[in-house]
Amino acid sequence: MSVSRVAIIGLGLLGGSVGLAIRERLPECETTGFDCDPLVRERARERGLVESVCETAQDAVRDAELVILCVPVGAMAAAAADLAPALADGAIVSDVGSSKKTVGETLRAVLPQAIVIPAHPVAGTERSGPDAGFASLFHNRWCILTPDQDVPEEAIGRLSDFWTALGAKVEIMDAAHHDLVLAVTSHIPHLIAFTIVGTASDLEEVTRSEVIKYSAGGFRDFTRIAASDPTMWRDVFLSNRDAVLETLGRFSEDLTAMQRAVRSGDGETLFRLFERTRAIRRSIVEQGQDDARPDFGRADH
Ligand SMILES: NC(=O)c1ccc[n+]([C@@H]2O[C@H](COP(=O)([O-])OP(=O)(O)OC[C@H]3O[C@@H](n4cnc5c(N)ncnc54)[C@H](O)[C@@H]3O)[C@@H](O)[C@H]2O)c1
Ligand SMILES: O=C(O)C(=O)C[C@]1(C(=O)O)C=C[C@@H](O)C=C1
Repeated sequence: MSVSRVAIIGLGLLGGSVGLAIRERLPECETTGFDCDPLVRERARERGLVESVCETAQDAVRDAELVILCVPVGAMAAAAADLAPALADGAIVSDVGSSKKTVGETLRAVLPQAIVIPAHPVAGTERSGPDAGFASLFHNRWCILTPDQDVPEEAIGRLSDFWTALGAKVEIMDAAHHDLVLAVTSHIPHLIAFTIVGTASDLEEVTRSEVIKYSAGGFRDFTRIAASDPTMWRDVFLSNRDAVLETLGRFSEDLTAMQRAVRSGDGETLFRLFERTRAIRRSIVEQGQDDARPDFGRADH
């Protein structure tokens, strides 16, 4: 077995899903957990997200071989400082944060003695909290590890085996590259969804039209993404600022080109883009990368 004692800090969507996935796929592995919110701890006990929900982070990590921080990116420093005094020698400290460069720097600064291997399971939903987790969340999803050069291969192998056992496909990547790729595939799409839903809501007030009431199809898909957790996403944009701004610059240029095409009646430019994007969607579906989440993981079920 890759690891036999895992501590999960933060028992919301990601932490709960890790706990439930361990119970289902690594039943011999012992799990402890902690969340700073007492109501979350209570609900985590009721749902059995981990075997033992502790009253302090230090109690949760004392005997753990692997500690996984499942808190918002902006809370990583505080969560790591909280558990630091009780961390066992040789323990691997990892996380599930959506940005990797600043999280890695933070964890290495707060826990200089630990073996830090930042990780990002690219799997989630718009829901959050201790009721949102489910065991199959990571099945057939990528989990990207961004270890520094000096991290022992053996530790990387153990973490990699752990995520593979939970059903994920593991990839190792440079942290800065991860942040650029995820800015394009996850962070900017969320920013666009937050923005268009806000714009539609503002227009509704201005025009007294019924934009939201009659929303269906495309707009409804945007509202799902725009319902994602405000704390989590505020922290993602603050922590991945450079990559987000770089990608946003390129996106703004492309949007301006589309604006020009619409204004000038340039149907060919519009058609060419839509043809290309349809092909991209089809290839994603063919590769089995489309939405494989069970219905109970969705807010609109
Ligand atoms: N939601 C997604 O789709 C998704 C996907 C992949 C990765 N992530 C990343 O996973 C992490 C957790 O996201 P989530 O969706 O599970 O959020 P969540 O809100 O469901 O859970 C986070 C939990 O962390 C707890 N917490 C906050 N600060 C803490 C601290 N200092 N000590 C202990 N507990 C603390 C909160 O009380 C909360 O219960 C984030 O870093 C996010 O970027 C999220
Ligand atoms: O599917 C969703 O609802 C998600 O937002 C999941 C999603 C994504 O953008 O793909 C969101 C943030 C993550 O860090 C990883 C996955």
